[in-house]
Amino acid sequence: MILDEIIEKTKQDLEIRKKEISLDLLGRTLSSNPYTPRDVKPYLTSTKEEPIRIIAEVKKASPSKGIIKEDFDPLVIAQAYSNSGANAISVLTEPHYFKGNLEYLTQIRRYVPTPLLRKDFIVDKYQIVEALVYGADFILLIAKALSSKELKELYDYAIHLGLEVLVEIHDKEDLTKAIKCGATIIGINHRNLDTFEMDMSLCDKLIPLIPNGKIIVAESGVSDTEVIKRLNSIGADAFLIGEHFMRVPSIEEELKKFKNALN
Ligand SMILES: O=C(O)c1ccccc1NCC(=O)[C@H](O)[C@H](O)COP(=O)(O)O
Repeated sequence: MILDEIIEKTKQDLEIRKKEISLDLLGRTLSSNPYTPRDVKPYLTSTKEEPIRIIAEVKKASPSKGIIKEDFDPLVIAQAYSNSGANAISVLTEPHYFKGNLEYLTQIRRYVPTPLLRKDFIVDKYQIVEALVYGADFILLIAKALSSKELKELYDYAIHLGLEVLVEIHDKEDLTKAIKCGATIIGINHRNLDTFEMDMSLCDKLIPLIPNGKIIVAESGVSDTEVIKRLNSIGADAFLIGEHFMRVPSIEEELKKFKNALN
């Protein structure tokens, strides 16, 4: 089970980082933290004027595909996203399976004005403080990776620190957990995190069950305007897209095309 494997490795890494800097010490650095998290909800909410919202992902590798982008420069990619109208940027920080790095967040935050998501396998408050220290505006919590109690605790902690949370779901059970914890931004991930199989009809099944007023993000496997149009018409506000942008000849052209899918 790849999800269990990633979580296990994440926990091992965390023990090492906590020995270097304790949660208390890390928390104390927050008083001099230069980054104030921005409210991402207006960026991700579909409106009449700007119906399609894009969270564009900085993604070098993945467990399902291995290395996706050889000539990978996170800052250059983030600048291209920002210049072409991305509403938020997802920065993968998991180092082993996605070849991500927490430092990418700071690097990008310094030069790029677009709000940033720390995309990782968050199982501990320590990672939430890290997200803040390194410059994220919101974090991902994966319902499938957490018990209801853990999800609620981590969700409340992030909100308490001023970070928004994208709660990722894969089925009805996850949705129940997301609603219970009070999630306002719900991501439906088409990719099964264990088998890597894509179910592009997952939004059709889950969106009707989501209470009104939530921001809905369609995640993974999105690579054409027809899918974007269809999912937007059934209620998706935003689209989290990684691999496709990493493989196209021009990020700028492709992102603008997606943003204008309804024109
Ligand atoms: O991308 C993977 O292979 C993967 C495998 C196991 C757990 C998570 C995985 N991806 C994380 C993501 O959710 C995606 O990076 C994100 O939704 C963008 O997806 P895509 O546009 O398909 O790159």
